[in-house]
Amino acid sequence: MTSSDRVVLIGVAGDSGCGKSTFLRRLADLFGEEMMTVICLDDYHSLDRKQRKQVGVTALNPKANNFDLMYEQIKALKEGKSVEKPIYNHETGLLDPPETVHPNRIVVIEGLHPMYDERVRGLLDFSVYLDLDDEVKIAWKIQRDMAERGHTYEDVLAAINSRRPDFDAYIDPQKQYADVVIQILPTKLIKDDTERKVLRVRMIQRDDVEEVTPVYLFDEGSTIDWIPCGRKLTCSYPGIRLHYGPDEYYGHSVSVLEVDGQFDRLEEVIYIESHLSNVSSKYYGEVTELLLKHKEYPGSNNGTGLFQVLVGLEMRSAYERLVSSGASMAAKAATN
Ligand SMILES: Nc1ncnc2c1ncn2[C@@H]1O[C@H](COP(=O)(O)OP(=O)(O)OP(=O)(O)O)[C@@H](O)[C@H]1O
Ligand SMILES: O=C(CO)[C@H](O)[C@H](O)COP(=O)(O)O
Repeated sequence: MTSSDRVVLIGVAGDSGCGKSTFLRRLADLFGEEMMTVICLDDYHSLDRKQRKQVGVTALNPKANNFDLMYEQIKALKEGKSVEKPIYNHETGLLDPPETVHPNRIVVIEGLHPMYDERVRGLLDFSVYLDLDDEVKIAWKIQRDMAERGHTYEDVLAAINSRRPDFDAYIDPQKQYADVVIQILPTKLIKDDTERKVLRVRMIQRDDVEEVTPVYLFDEGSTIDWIPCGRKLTCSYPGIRLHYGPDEYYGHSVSVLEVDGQFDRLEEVIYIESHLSNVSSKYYGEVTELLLKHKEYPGSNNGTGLFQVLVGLEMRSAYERLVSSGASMAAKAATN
């Protein structure tokens, strides 16, 4: 990249275990690994694990994080300068020696606090908040931490409960600033579902920001309920239900698209795609193709995968717009 290239800054926020890594893998597919540098904001923990225990704060608490350094370094990267970024080591719970990070065309800051600090928030070109309902969070965390990390059910529950006050105070409020929120909830299609395998996922899209052109179903601004199951979409129990409509979210006008249920055959998502408008794809079928490319990613067969792809495409189009407006401004300046 040259010094005149525009660095586009993307924020991906959410609690640990809410699907940020999966979303980032989808973004890397769209932008290409070499175009994108991901910064995990855990690296700005100012207190290590032992110090947090001594002081009695969680990693979610602003007191355990260095927002001045975060702002300075993210600003520098956006200005095209390299930085010496600290590293938080999750294995040891200590801070490792810093590493040099060079600017890139797209810099993604992901973690607990991309939108917490007003100064950092002001640098973002596009932001998404992954909002995982508590019951689903517990189900996912239990599945991962018990299977992969040798934790017990009680460990997982205790960890979630000990984080809750700081989560509510410092992490959750950031969703009011996001351009798009992906909300992941228990299904309404099964009465008293305890498995949490079937999900109701909502994509809450700001109507009042330039970066977002909200995706809609059938008719922009109307309220629509759609059960697409039948001849063109195979649905086994409990089926699929889509909803679209205008709403208010933290005082902003938003457009909400919702998918409850899961797809039996991913290739049939093309039927849903053909009824969506304002999708920032380059060609008809790109959404379904992107889902099919990574069937193995968690959530590919439900609204989480579909909305991650739609938000990724929106980010790609925002990136292209920002870069081309930067290039035309530079060309104008050169001719003046
Ligand atoms: N859409 C999904 N559907 C079902 N399970 C999911 C989905 N997304 C993520 N998971 C589960 O949650 C776990 C955590 O996902 P992921 O690693 O993407 O989250 P994360 O926010 O990056 O977590 P961390 O910050 O702890 O690394 C996955 O291992 C998977 O078990
Ligand atoms: O919420 C988290 C972000 O991923 C971690 O819990 C936080 O970074 C602290 O890490 P560790 O538990 O490894 O000390």
